[in-house]
Amino acid sequence: MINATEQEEREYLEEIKEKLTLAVRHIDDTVKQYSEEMRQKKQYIHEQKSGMDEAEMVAADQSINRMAFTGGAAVERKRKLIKLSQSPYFGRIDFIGNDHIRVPVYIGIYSFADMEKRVNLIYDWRAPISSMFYDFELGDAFYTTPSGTVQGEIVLKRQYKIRDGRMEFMIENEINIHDDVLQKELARSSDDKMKNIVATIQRDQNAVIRNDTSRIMVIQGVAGSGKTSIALHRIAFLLYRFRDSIAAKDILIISPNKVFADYISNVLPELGEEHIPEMVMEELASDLLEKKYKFQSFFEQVSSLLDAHDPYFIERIKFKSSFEFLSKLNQYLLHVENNYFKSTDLKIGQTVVPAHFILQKFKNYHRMPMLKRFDLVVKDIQTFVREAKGQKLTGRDKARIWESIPRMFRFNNVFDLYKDFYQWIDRPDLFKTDQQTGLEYADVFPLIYFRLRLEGISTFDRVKHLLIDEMQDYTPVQYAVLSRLFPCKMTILGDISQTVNPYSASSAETIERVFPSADIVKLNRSYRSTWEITAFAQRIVPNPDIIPMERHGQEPIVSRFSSKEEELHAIKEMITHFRSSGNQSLGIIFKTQKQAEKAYQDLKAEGVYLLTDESTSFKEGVSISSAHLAKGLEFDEVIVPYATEDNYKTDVDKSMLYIACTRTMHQLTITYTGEVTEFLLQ
Ligand SMILES: Nc1ncnc2c1ncn2[C@@H]1O[C@H](COP(=O)(O)OP(=O)(O)OP(=O)(O)O)[C@@H](O)[C@H]1O
Repeated sequence: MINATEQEEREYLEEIKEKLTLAVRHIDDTVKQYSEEMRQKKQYIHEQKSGMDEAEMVAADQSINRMAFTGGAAVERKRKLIKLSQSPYFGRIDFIGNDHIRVPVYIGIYSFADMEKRVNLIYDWRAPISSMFYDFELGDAFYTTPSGTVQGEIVLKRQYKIRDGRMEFMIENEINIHDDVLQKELARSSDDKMKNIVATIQRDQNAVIRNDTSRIMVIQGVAGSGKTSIALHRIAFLLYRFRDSIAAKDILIISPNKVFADYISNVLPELGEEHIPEMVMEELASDLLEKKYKFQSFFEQVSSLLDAHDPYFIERIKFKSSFEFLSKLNQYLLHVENNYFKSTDLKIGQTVVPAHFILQKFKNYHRMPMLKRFDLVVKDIQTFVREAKGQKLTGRDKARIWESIPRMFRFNNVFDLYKDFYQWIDRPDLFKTDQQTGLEYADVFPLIYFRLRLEGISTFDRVKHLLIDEMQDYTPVQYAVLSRLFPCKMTILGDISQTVNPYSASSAETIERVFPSADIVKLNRSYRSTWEITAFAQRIVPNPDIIPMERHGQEPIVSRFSSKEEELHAIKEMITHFRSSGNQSLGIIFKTQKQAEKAYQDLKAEGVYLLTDESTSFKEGVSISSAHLAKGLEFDEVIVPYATEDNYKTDVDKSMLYIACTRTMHQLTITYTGEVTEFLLQ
């Protein structure tokens, strides 16, 4: 079977579809048979119940469970086969290996085999042999399997676009992953959910996806470089590669907000994997503080920064985002260890427990969190007293010891110690709480860090891989907490240019200081936006490393209006125009949430949605959002209103403008009334 011509390929596609249909039918028959057997078994049990002993009941239950499980797996397999019938494969390489036999390798989202002939008809894109599709052109090639490297030659390479079972096109590939196909993919309009990119994964991206050795992988990639897509494909790859030891439920994604989580939620199921548990950072924080403290969210922190330029607030955030702060916290904990447990002689009846004995016991448990040592010290003292007296302790003696030991420690809760830390560094002004909002966001993770060190928090051992997106938004203390809580492999990704809070941003290098063994990968090719849009965004935050896609489109438009009313009116017209344009999504992105909310009232119309920090889903159509919430999302078109010098003037404002402009794939319009921001004048 060589399938040389396009005609032969089309016939072959029909053949494969037929085989898939038969396989689906076969599964249907099996499932039917299982359910019939299960029905009979259940009936039998029902009838015989009274005569069965416990062991027989358990065995019968187990056999039903097994049948249900196998039945469930069959249904899942059927779902995959039906999906495969829509688009069985997207690539092919013909490979001649050591045995000199030419093997056509068709590559698709899942594998499919002819069970009778025992041949693989479609290879999963994650199979070792499939890696050559991404890594090599025609000529010498190799792939690595767990048992070694296979050398050979690729003599043919093709790409297909098969949709709804029909071949839309086929391309003979001389060069690596033909740019035409990538261009076509990138030129299409966006969806409400992120899509898989298996057919056009690029070589450098493939290296990141298939890396199965890094314990900590940090991906620093420019806007639109595919970081999030790649991280999700990497998860799918790891689930395949380590299918015996990792399941979807063993992975945790920490995402910046629910809308983002919803936006990316489709990629893994599309790749045939189950839904992966995800969590927003604030949810994790709230759990770790056992819901005892009210605190400001990261979103609220950023909103406050945008609303008012309070230099003291900024100073607090900056300090708490520094490495110096983390090392000061550690120094303080050492100081507490050495100075805050003041033992005194303890008299129990006639027995005196010497102060130095108590202190020694406290120090002996240095591996335990300090506030957890008292119970152990108490037990040691009880033994000491019992042995000294030569008789059992009375209830009163016991109670006295239980009371006395914790009192020898200066504080008995983490919060008081955290407050005391600021006294110790002689900067009590750096700790502020608000009656209404509670703790400042910048204090949340330091407090959790104290809990971890002083009380101990059990680690998330069930998580085998942690994925952290938007890494630039987390501070060294946050990473110190995460590294202690998650002793597992991690993929950490983000872009320092897209920070929503420049006072607390972490670069790949910052993260490397917390995880010295991390492997850092940089992705500089930007896929999302047209060349014109990427060039425009570069004027706001220049990055000489960025490589824009050679995909051209309309120049971004910057429009000046004489009043806000006129500006809003023009935006309304743009919405009308969008509706007849064939594009799927339009983002109207404001600097602040307040501006977004106000404009939503003014622009309100059918199919116009407002994203808030409570939103849980991302929909097609017109979305009004703040830049902070739009981070990570993408739209066919973006409008950035109010781009005036007053509105965009600080460093935070600049980050917001950059984020807003880099959300669009095809078209960007900036509007303003009065003077344009200087960030657009460079
Ligand atoms: N190899 C590829 N083939 C097709 N599309 C790609 C490829 N790589 C990236 N893309 C597309 O580029 C866009 C940006 O990808 P993604 O959102 O993963 O990037 P990102 O680096 O996380 O972006 P940002 O940091 O700006 O939010 C998506 O539409 C994605 O499908």
